[in-house]
Amino acid sequence: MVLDNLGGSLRNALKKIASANKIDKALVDEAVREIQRALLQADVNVKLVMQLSNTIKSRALDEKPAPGMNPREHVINIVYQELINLVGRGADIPLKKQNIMLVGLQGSGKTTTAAKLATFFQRKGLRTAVICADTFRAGAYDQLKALCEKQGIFFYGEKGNTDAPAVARNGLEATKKYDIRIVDTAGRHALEGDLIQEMKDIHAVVNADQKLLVMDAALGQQASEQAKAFNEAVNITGVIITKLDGTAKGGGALSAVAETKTSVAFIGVGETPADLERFEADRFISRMLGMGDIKTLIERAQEVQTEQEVDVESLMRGKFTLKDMYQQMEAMNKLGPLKQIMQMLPMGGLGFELSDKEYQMTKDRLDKYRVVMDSMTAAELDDPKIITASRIKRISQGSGASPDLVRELLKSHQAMQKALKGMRGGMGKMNMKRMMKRFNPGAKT
Ligand SMILES: Nc1nc2c(ncn2[C@@H]2O[C@H](COP(=O)(O)OP(=O)(O)OP(=O)(O)O)[C@@H](O)[C@H]2O)c(=O)[nH]1
Repeated sequence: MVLDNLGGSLRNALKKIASANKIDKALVDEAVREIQRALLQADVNVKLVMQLSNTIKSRALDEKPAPGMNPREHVINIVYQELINLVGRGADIPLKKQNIMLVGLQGSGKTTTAAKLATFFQRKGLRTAVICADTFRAGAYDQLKALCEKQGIFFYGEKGNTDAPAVARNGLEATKKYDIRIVDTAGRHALEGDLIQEMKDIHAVVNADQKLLVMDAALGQQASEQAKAFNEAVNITGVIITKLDGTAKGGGALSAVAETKTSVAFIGVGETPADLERFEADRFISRMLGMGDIKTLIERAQEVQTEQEVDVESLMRGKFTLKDMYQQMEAMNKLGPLKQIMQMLPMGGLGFELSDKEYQMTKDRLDKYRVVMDSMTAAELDDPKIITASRIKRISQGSGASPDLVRELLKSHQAMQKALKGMRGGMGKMNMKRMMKRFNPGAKT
């Protein structure tokens, strides 16, 4: 996963908020300190970390939670939003005819990225060509040519010609009929005057719509210096951060993006041509925090309609009838596989375990249960404990279901009742009503 270490530390800070008894200044301060430590360790620039901390603190204490959100969710949401602000919105690279110039230091992953980017556009149905204007590194021509040929992408280069702007000019002439023309340029081991001059010269020829800086995620504070220098030379329009699949910290490159007021366009997440992703801040942060796709959860939860009203009060008093169970199962069935739902909850679920059976609330299983329940009396539905062996036999004969299926239904009920009891006891100060509402937004509370 992207930025594993940073994600893990931030997750710990969020867990503290999620399980706190009370949200007050002391708790917010402590959580913010943990967030600061995590970000600094991942090489995020100190100034940005301080800005982010102050914003989280003041928003968490001053702003009122949105309707339906408890104070914990409110603070978690603020942290989530501010992390998105920190990494910024992704650069908007339209899918249209344009010239793209890649710049960056040697080893940043530029050549590989040129092929990845070309693959990306080609897969979107745009005719794509790559021009090798890296006349500095001896192997660049062969490397890029091989990568492009493997992907069926048109390649232009002039082996032996060291005049990079001239190669770029000839390349553009030869690739006129292509929609996307990607010009790969040479890097150097360090920022040098001649590299910057060469970028300016190539830029003057290419007049690229997109000037994308390729940066290694492992870069620390030097990232800012690099971004500034390239920005001054060619006015970069976006950044591609490579090698985010490794154990890299990533914070240096992300800070450089914020400081130069550009945005991340793509991220490299592996070595193959397909390992390039468009950067979307909210997806990136929720993935890093392991929050799953919260948006999807909320949308799907909203789809569960109000017709199945559950008497949450009685559930909380300890009564959990077979009808209640059926309604909960129906709600889960509409939401989708319960396991997936649990993973989408910000705190990684509610902290109780059910067997795989209870998780698999398939339509088929629900239908079978319905038939069994139709053969039960009102008293049995209300209090399944009274269902003895002889009643099981009667229900089985009445419904045409096997006695085993009747027993399975009763066992599921017991397991869920136990889980509910565990929730009531184990959730401590967590708001049970809200949690139930999460499972079934139509529930009466
Ligand atoms: N794991 C991983 N490796 C990558 C990624 N992008 C590039 N690499 C690897 O990084 C190394 C350097 O990449 P190159 O593309 O050769 O470097 P370069 O920046 O083009 O070097 P110059 O052409 O000299 O500027 C290669 O081994 C690539 O396979 C990535 O997103 N993830």
